[in-house]
Amino acid sequence: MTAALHRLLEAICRALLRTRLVAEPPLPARLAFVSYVVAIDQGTTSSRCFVFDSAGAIVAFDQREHRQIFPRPGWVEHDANEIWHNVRAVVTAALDKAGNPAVSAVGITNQRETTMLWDSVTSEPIGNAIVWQDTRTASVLADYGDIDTFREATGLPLATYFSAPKLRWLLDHHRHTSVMAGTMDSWLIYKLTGRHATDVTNASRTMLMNLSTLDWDPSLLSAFGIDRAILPSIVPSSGPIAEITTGPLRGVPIAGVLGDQQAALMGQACFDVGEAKCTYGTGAFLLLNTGTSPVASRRGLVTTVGYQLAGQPAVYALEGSVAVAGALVQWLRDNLGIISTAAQVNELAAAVPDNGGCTIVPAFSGLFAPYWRPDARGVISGLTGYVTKAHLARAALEATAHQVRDVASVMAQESGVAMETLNVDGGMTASELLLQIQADVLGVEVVRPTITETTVLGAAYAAGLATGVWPDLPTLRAHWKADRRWQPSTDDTARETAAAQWAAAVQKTLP
Ligand SMILES: Nc1ncnc2c1ncn2[C@@H]1O[C@H](COP(=O)(O)OP(=O)(O)O)[C@@H](O)[C@H]1O
Ligand SMILES: O=P(O)(O)OC[C@H](O)CO
Repeated sequence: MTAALHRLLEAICRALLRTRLVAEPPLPARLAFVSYVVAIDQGTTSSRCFVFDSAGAIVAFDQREHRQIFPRPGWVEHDANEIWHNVRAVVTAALDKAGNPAVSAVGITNQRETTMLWDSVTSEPIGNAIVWQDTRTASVLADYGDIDTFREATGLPLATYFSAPKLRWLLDHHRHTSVMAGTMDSWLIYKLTGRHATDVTNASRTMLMNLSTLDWDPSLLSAFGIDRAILPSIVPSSGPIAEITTGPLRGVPIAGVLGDQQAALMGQACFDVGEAKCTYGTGAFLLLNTGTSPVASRRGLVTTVGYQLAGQPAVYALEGSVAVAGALVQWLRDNLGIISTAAQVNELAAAVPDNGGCTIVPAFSGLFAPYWRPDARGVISGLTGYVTKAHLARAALEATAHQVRDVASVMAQESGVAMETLNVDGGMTASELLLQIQADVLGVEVVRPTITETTVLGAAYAAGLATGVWPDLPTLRAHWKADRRWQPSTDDTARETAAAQWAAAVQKTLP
């Protein structure tokens, strides 16, 4: 069936439904003749829209960066209206590039924890969104308890990273009636459909949801002084959520929503217990599927919801969260000006055989897992007159690899599973030099799949599973194909020397 015929059939069906000439059939039947899925990825640095076909292949995409707003040291904000306009623009552009096919379902994935308020009457943001990297709440954390106060209920250490302290800060600084609160998924769902909803993976990052009940927890709401009425309802990651009421996707259901790191877990087809992936974007995030029971961490990892298919139990994950990965490459570009594009970091780093004795620990947001030290500040150590910008570029790539090693070794200890292969994805995996360094630092094989856009792929999978585009998880697993593998090229002695140099530099970040 041609795309034009798809569009015609869909238009007729929608017209009939709108005029109530036919009763509304269940979702899969209504959409059975359509086979394209749109996924929107609202990331930390940019918003993207991808159109996928039913083989899970990319048909078209579009992307727009938004401003990173740094009003003070440690503060990071986004303009939610700028993001909304970008999302509308990339959706229109991606659909145009794809030839405006009939779309069966929409999936949304997003930067997690970033928290905002908006006015329920005007639908306008109230102030800027506070981004996950923002550390402005560091000085008030102790008012709520110690690092483990909410760990049993939420799986999370008390840290500036998660939404609850950010939400409290917003409510204290923007006195307003008719407030709605949410993360980026909720904002987009609300703007696209008028429904106030979030999925269970995003809710699991707020520090307000109980990991066992999968609902807002009265004792957590009371601890942070949050009124449940301003929060969205929590829905499964894959299942019908609401129909879009505006723009070129009008009439299409949003049927998949996940936080971006959980979406990547799905996009990498990590559906079985013990399967893991690491996504390298602004930050880096290693997630291990632990099955239908949450596994508590005693050494600084985060317990989180991996995904939930409608009508099924939630699948949990252990996560090692690294705040700064590609963000350090952006810092070399935007703040130091030693490169003019992110990709240039690789040419520069490849010009030298090693880091010349210099180490960068980019504790821009303090240190996340496994340290959880909001008071840590970044260091460049080992500087001598010998060090050039090429050594700095190499040290920047090594910083990501060492931070991932730190969380991977804790994960191996806690899960009892020795890592044999690391599945990687995300924008920064365009750097093949990084992936070789990662294999060397970890001493294990690194594997990159053919589709590195696993975040949007996972959101598309969630939406397509809910609408009958794909019947089950094994069908999705069959789409996964390896693109390239990197083997360790250094010996244990070199690895241990590099790890010791890194550990010494990490100590210097702590006051
Ligand atoms: N060729 C490259 N080499 C190294 N880093 C890169 C390269 N291309 C992009 N990056 C980094 O990857 C990040 C973008 O990845 P992406 O997955 O789009 O991030 P996000 O989802 O966090 O917005 C940026 O921080 C950028 O600096
Ligand atoms: O936007 P990304 O890909 O850097 O992901 C950010 C994470 O969701 C933060 O938890």
